[in-house]
Amino acid sequence: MAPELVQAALKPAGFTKPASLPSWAYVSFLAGNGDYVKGVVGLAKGLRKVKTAYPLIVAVLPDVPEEHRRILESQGCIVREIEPVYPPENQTQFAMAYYVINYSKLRIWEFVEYSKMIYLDGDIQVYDNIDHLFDLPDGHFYAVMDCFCEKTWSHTPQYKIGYCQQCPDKVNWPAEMGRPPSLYFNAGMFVFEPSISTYHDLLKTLKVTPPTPFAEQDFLNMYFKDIYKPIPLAYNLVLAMLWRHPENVELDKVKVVHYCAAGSKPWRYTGKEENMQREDIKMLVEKWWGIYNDESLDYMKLVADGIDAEPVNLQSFIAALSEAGAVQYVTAPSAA
Ligand SMILES: O=c1ccn([C@@H]2O[C@H](COP(=O)(O)OP(=O)(O)O)[C@@H](O)[C@H]2O)c(=O)[nH]1
Ligand SMILES: OC[C@H]1O[C@H](O[C@@H]2[C@@H](O)[C@H](O)[C@@H](O)[C@H](O)[C@@H]2O)[C@H](O)[C@@H](O)[C@H]1O
Ligand SMILES: [Mn+2]
Repeated sequence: MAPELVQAALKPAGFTKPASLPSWAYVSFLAGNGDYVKGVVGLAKGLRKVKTAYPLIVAVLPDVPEEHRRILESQGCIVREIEPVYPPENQTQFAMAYYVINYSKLRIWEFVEYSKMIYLDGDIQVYDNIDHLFDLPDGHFYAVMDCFCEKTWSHTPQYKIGYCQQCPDKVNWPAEMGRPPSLYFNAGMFVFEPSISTYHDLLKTLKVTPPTPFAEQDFLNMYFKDIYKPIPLAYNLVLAMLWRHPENVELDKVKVVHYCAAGSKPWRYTGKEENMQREDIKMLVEKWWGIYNDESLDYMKLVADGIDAEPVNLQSFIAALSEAGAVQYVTAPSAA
């Protein structure tokens, strides 16, 4: 790549923005060497399309291959390796066997160089700018309420009596069953404040907490119960809401879509599973692919064209440049 392009590359948004930008960032999580990396690439491009002012950090487990890390860096992500977190030995049947690895999400509380972060699963896409969520008052845990109506909840008392927090008046919670469940959030998207003391307390508490079917989602709901504040469904549309509670969904107002329903991961979509032939599902999967395949949103292309792209970690960007066969960048001695 011509030197002037490298110079252009050195001035991506992350380096031209005023130092006054608060230390906020988006963070996602990637495990394994499978196809979830496509989800995180899609997320990075979606955040760029909505012109977020903040970087996307990706917490990767050691089993994420170098090639996938380079792909993420070439999309402007800041890749940070984390160690896995496992729950105490248990006989629990997780709702999905792979959920056991999701406890590793807890490592993001250690990212204290950021005062506030928005966590997004790799199977989430952001279709409207949500940077304003960083302005929510400190001291709370913000997330969207989940739904208890899918079979994945068949182990719970609320499922057995047909109770869901999305329609609390439909089936009254019987007095003999004690108090109804506390408000419960989906852990695919949340606004939180990294903190070393919280991080250590989370890990300490986990050691003495018997695992449950929804793994770290159950654990986070228990841990943050007293400071949890629901935010509107527009910020994390759990797809099952479309057929379980359509009366609660205004699709044209949805800003964030969470492709968590069985068969809805866009990069694996076959349309064969239940509900996957719905017109709204097909539209949302197509919308996801439109961003994933949009080359104008590719970070390296934007930089090569000298276009102001989202903030980036210089070192990882230079690594990506050299990977791409660009000129060998020699670190200039610091001016200081
Ligand atoms: O093989 C996997 C499984 C999960 N994940 C990460 O863990 C998150 C939670 O898993 P998933 O979204 O599949 O759970 P769901 O929201 O569908 O219950 C994913 O979004 C990814 O960020 C991953 O990277 N690789
Ligand atoms: O490890 C537990 C996971 O639990 C949650 O997914 C579930 C939950 O949303 C259920 O309500 C749905 O029925 C189900 O389809 C969906 O997979 C989070 O999205 C994910 O990030 C992760 O925490
Ligand atoms: Mn998910």
